[in-house]
Amino acid sequence: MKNILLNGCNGKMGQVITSCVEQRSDCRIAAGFDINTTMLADYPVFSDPEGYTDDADVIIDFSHPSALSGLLAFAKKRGLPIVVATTGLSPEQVEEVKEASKKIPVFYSGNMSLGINLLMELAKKATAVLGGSFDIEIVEQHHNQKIDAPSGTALMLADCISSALPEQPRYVYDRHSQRKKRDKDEIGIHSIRGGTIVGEHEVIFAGRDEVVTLSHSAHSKEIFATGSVNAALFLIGKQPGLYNMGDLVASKN
Ligand SMILES: NC(=O)C1=CN([C@@H]2O[C@H](COP(=O)(O)OP(=O)(O)OC[C@H]3O[C@@H](n4cnc5c(N)ncnc54)[C@H](OP(=O)(O)O)[C@@H]3O)[C@@H](O)[C@H]2O)C=CC1
Ligand SMILES: O=C(O)C1=N[C@H](C(=O)O)C[C@H](O)C1
Repeated sequence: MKNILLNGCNGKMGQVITSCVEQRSDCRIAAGFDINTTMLADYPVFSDPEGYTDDADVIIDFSHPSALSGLLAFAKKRGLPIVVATTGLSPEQVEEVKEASKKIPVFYSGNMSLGINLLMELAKKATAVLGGSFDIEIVEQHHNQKIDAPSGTALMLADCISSALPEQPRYVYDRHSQRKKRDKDEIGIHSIRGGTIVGEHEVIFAGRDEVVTLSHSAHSKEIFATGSVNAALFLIGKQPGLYNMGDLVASKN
């Protein structure tokens, strides 16, 4: 039975992870932390993660970028592996994540679903074939409570497409104030926010007289919860390093 510390436990994802873990026998939420509260299953109440003294095995974080530095410092101090699923990190914060992974195992992914991992592979393949002549645009849709735009997944997709292009493209976000034609070296990235949309991602390859669209639809938040718990269990006992969904999928084959 593995003990998970959950940061962001009162949030939408925190609650879905808690229900998901309740149905498993291989792990439990030993303690949940949020900006204002500490929730503990069988443990005595502490006022903050620094006060936590028991034998945690791994941390899962679905919270807010403002939590990152403190959380990484805590994980490093305790030598605990950590799954960072929070999106909207600044480039400097992404560097912090990479730095931390030199000391502890860190699983970092803007999308914990299996399907998006496949979509990234397919987008890379399509880019290798079409990238030279087709225009590439990414469209993402999420619920009206999401605070970051574009989504972490859209940025991951853009980075993965870039890695398959001969020249580094320029990311262009929406185009509301643009007064010129599209440049060849652009990847357009567009965000839609509304209602309870869980997460939709489309990669559009538009060529002369033909369009190829690759897409993924998330129908529930459970796919991210399950992915993050599997990632957490995968991370326990690993060497320090930066891990992602590709590593998790490869470990099952
Ligand atoms: N990688 C992936 O697969 C996925 C990533 N995400 C990402 O996870 C994050 C959380 O999403 P979601 O659950 O929908 O968001 P919510 O806003 O519902 O939940 C965030 C939670 O984090 C808490 N929080 C805010 N600041 C801190 C802090 N400094 N320390 C600890 N807790 C804090 C909030 O508390 P309070 O309410 O009191 O402010 C809230 O309970 C987002 O960045 C989202 O994009 C979401 C889904 C999938
Ligand atoms: O905030 C969300 O809800 C989600 N965020 C992640 C992102 O930014 O890509 C993943 C998922 O699409 C849901």
